[in-house]
Amino acid sequence: MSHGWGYGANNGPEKWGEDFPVANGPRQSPINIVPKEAQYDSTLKSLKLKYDPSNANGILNNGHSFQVDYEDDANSSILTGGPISGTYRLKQFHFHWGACDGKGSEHTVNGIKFPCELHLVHWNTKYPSFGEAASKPDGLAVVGVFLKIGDANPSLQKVLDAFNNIKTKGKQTFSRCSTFYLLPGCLDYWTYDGSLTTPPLLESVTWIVCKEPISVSCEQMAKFRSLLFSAEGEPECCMVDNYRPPQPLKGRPVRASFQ
Ligand SMILES: NS(=O)(=O)c1c(F)c(F)c(S(=O)(=O)CCO)c(N[C@H](c2ccccc2)[C@@H](O)c2ccccc2)c1F
Ligand SMILES: [Zn+2]
Repeated sequence: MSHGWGYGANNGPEKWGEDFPVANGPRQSPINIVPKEAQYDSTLKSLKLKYDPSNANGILNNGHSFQVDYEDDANSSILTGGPISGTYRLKQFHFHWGACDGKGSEHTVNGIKFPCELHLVHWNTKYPSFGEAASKPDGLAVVGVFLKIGDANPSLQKVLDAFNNIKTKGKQTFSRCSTFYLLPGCLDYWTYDGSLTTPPLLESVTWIVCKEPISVSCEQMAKFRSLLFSAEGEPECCMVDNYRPPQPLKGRPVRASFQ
């Protein structure tokens, strides 16, 4: 797959194993979450998320999704508590979404797909850098939040307002969006050991998937779908369906922080 991975018919998730054999590994993500089969674990702590909008670096269309990068040279935006020990720093957040409201999320719940899923990527500060942490089994922690069609989400709108400047691959713009308000009110979660859901598919992620979705309006979802996978001057290719389907659980436990 010399032309780089993507989400198309000839470079999509079914082909990633050719360049990234770990795609068929023992702890791949995403997964289908079956709440009835999750084990309530009373020793799981509540999630502690501290996000400082001042260290948001801007929004980038990276040709797969759009990501908001954070300054991670200090403990200003961090994740503690939950299933992890120590302090994990927010590195970036991004989304996955579908061509229509019936699909788009990576994790599913009882086989149900949400129209969109937010991922907040954090790295374990016991390692010297993100790059170091990304290859360790306890190196990364990604908080996943489902988006459900409902009222327009004002916090999300701040990010979407920047989209006209990042329509094509490689475009970047500045935006101070506060991540904190993108979180649901209730931080009950499921957690399991998994991987990145895009190449390099590293099996270094403690997944923390929030049970409660946040809202997104149909008009806001249309804005997500106005982005392009393609660069300026290339034939236009809408950025939609940038999600990997659920992968085999292979015996992994899925724990719940709630009963
Ligand atoms: N669902 S997921 O959380 O697994 C995921 C994605 F699905 C995803 F699309 C991205 S992405 O950066 O938007 C494009 C692919 O790199 C990243 N980005 C990663 C990343 C890059 C820079 C800084 C933080 C996170 C990913 O590109 C990565 C992680 C580890 C090592 C190399 C690359 C990611 F982590
Ligand atoms: Zn993701």
